[in-house]
Amino acid sequence: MQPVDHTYTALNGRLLLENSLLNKGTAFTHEERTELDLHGLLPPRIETLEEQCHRAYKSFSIKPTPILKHIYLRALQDTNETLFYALLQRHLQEVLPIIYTPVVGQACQRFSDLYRRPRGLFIAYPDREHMDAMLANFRRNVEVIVVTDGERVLGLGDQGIGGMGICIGKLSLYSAVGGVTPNLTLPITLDCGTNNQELLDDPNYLGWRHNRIDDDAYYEFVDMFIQAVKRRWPNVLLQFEDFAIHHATPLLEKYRDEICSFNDDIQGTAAVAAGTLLSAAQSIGKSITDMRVAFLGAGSSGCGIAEQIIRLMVNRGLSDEEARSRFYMVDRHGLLTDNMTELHTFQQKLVQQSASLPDALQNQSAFLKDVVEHIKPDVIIGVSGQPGLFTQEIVEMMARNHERPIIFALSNPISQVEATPEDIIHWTEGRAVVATGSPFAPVEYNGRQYPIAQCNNIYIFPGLGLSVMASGATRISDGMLDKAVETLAKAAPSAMDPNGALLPSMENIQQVTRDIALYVAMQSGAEGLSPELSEEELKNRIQARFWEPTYRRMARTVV
Ligand SMILES: NC(=O)c1ccc[n+]([C@@H]2O[C@H](COP(=O)([O-])OP(=O)(O)OC[C@H]3O[C@@H](n4cnc5c(N)ncnc54)[C@H](O)[C@@H]3O)[C@@H](O)[C@H]2O)c1
Ligand SMILES: O=C(O)C[C@H](O)C(=O)O
Ligand SMILES: [Mn+2]
Repeated sequence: MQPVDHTYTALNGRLLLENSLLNKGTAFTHEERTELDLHGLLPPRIETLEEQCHRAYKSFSIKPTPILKHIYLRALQDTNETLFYALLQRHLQEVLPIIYTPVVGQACQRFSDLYRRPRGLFIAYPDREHMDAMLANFRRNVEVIVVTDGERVLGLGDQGIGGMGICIGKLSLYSAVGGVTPNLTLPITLDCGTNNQELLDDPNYLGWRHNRIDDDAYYEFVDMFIQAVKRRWPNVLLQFEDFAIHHATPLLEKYRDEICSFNDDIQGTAAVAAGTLLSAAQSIGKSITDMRVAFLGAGSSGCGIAEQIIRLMVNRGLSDEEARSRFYMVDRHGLLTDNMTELHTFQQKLVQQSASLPDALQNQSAFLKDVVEHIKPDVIIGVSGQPGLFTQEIVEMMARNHERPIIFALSNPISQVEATPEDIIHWTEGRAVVATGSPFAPVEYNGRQYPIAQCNNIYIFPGLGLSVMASGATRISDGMLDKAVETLAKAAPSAMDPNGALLPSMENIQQVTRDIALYVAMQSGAEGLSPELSEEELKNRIQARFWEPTYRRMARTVV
């Protein structure tokens, strides 16, 4: 009988050291080195994981710039995943902005220059006839896929195959925060070409050098991909990431009832933003059903967030119509009204009836400043991807209208934020309730420190993943997302203390993720989307499924 707490491998020698999922580097013991033909291939000193972490942390710390730190961590991930995740766990707060937002943005922009080793799958349009074979080239078991076509990467526009950086970053968090075993994750880039001329002109660009394909070809290509995924991994959880406005919602609607899938920018963002708003409402002592909400940017995220908050308002007693009347969506051409003809279908549900608007907002395009002046929204949410649009004038007006204005500047990365927290706090004399999408240091104002909540979908997607792993859910329903919202708001320090933070600290994010996984799984059970299991049973499953970066004794497979 083989001991069950061992990892068995048919690999030995150099091939074993080159497998990042199995490699332990200097932590291979003397016995393992003998059994697996490793003697001489490693320095003689045998280290513990803890010692390796210390050494790796030191190398990380002396890298002079964030992008060099990112490159170091990605190389570590490609060499020894256990060590990479052990390091992340020990220094999460410090390392998160390096492997994820904001630094991952630069990594996407420079993807081809930085490319070293293969990871995930690149599925290029010209290879579409070989879809099944390409998927078969990857590992047999996959439980979570993050897929992008790279057309709208953060607020940085079309990055072609550079979008792969985001998929890798998100999946690292599925493992570090959501306990999803790294060898069950798969980042995928659908290379549909790029319209980014700089990339097309760049001799180093590693993607398909071609303009983006037209919509007929595009939808056919994506469908070939989805059908192939269903054939190979019918129970996988598929996350759509950073698709552009014209494709994100149509793809979500087409596939959410066909495969267990969700769109992170629409639904993940909606859940975290709605949870943060509930938390802000707790802080200022006002019900969300009494609030008016204005958006800057009526795209995938903006409309997704609005629909989620509307559902919350309806769950709390407003009619759908009443709830919708409280939303003011301002896009590039102004406030969305029923007079506008060229709107996306998902925007049409969020228009204001122009006849019921104040005179000042009629017969002209109204912009955010006009909406803030004449509607006096309690909340402004920026998801435009454009920097600086929450001007001093607008923010000061918010502060005149409300004792505690709620201002969420959610565009990523830092270069695209609508206003910095520093400015918002100063312009509102410290009264604004602030959240941003990217991480910002606490702001000091009048001798007080103001911590800034990072309202980022990282609070949601790892929990959805863990939930599906533990429950076996077959779909991600609105009800499941509502549970994620409520669970997040309950976990916020502001639920206990009005002066508490709007979101749990990143140090507690693993626990929040487990809670979200639990309540989402109970909801999927109640909706018949997974077996109905007791709370106890689900907790046990979450515990059992939660992958921890530790080394197990490695031995050779006995054939
Ligand atoms: N914090 C988070 O977790 C999170 C999640 C998702 C997206 N985001 C950020 O939100 C931004 C938008 O993402 P998206 O998926 O909604 O993109 P999108 O392209 O679907 O939507 C952006 C919208 O902003 C509009 N816009 C552009 N310039 C404008 C202007 N000057 N005034 C008003 N509207 C303008 C566009 O017309 C578009 O409708 C990105 O920067 C992204 O990084 C943050
Ligand atoms: O990637 C992030 O940090 C959040 C979000 O998915 C985005 O597109 O900005
Ligand atoms: Mn995204």
